Amino acid sequence: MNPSARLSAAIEILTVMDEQRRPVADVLRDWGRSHRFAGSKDRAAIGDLAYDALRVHASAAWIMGDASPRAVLLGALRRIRGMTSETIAGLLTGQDHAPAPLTEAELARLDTDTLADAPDHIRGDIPEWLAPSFAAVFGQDTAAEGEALSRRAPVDLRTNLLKGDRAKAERALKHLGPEPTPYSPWGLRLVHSDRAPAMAAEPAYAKGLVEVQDEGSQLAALLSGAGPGQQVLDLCAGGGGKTLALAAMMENKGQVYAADADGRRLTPIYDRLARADARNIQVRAPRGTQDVLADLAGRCDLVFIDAPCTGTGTWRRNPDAKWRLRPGALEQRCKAQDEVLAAAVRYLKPGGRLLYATCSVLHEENEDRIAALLAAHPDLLPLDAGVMAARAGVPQLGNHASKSGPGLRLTPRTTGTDGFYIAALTRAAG
Ligand SMILES: C[S@@+](CC[C@H](N)C(=O)[O-])C[C@H]1O[C@@H](n2cnc3c(N)ncnc32)[C@H](O)[C@@H]1O
Repeated sequence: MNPSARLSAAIEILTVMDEQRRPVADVLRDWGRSHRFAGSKDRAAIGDLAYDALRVHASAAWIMGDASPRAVLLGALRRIRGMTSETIAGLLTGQDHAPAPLTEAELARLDTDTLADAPDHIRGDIPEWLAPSFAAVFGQDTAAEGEALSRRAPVDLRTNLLKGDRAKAERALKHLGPEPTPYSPWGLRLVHSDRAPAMAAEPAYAKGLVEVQDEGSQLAALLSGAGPGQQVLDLCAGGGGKTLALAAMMENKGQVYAADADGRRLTPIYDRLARADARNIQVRAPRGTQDVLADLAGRCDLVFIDAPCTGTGTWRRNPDAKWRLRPGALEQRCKAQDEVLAAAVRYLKPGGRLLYATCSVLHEENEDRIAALLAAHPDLLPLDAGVMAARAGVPQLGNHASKSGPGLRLTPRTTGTDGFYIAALTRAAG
């Protein structure tokens, strides 16, 4: 397929998505199945176009004065890919499966390309209902923060120290041009201009020397202060991304208990821990009504909570999610966060640490939840963000301390990571 035909296919996919209100990934999969002539490169390129359109849906529609799939895609070519109106016009020939030629009005809109009068949520491609929440966190930087969340993310890798150091991983992946990440001592970043490399095919990945993990996730583990010999409960372990980082920090000494309310989410963990050579992880999957964590009450040095959240910090990787998110989901997540925090306290030993992390940037899911927990538990004390960062060997992260409570906030704009909130609390020694 030529670039023009790919553009037509992307317009078709966004049209189906709008009409059927389905996630883009589902529509792309079905499109691939019903267009067998399209090769993997075609499908990947069409997917990139559709995702780019979703990244900047609101601002692209604004500059085009039209929110139709065609208009949004044209606006995205301008805004994300920096194409001139001339280049875009060259794609829209109206022949051989190419979209119909640009109208005079479209041409004029592409040439003007202005967001000068647009409100912050349009300039930042933030859903309108979330604009007040973003403004509460970011104030005059709201549009810039939203814009950074709309751009493509690099691929970040975490070196698994159980298998080798970062220099070894860097050598093994030299052909991909890895750069050390700015904060995480284990991180390597692959800045890809086109398609992300297929990591599963890399021997360094297959042998467990590296894991794919955003630097923000790595920092959540690093800031927990996990160390050799500790008893650590990873209460929302899911697929085990943070569990593996914690096990490596502990040099396979002590114990990590990996739990999750949804046993199915834990399934990938078994293969991953074998590949990583992590030997101090016990998976505690739910078993009906049985309390599988009862023996850990009052015993843990660290309870790590990678809480369920709206994922507003991961919009770079999942641009469809931001437009699908509904106010009810935010309320549900806040409730789930309160529940998991309340449950976590029981496992802390006196002097133990609770680490709370979300990949959301909103106060509602972060500072507000910690404030509610502290109000209910006078025996919990917040750890100063600067102290937390300095103790973890990343004092520069202290600059990102929250201005509205304990903890710190990472964002693509300020730290080049996914958006994260990370806070630590200590249980009084008793
Ligand atoms: C952000 S995900 C975890 C991701 C995982 N830690 C990782 O690094 O790959 C949040 C997880 O919390 C789990 N969860 C939700 N409510 C919970 C609860 N009350 N107790 C324990 N786990 C819960 C969800 O099933 C989900 O797997």
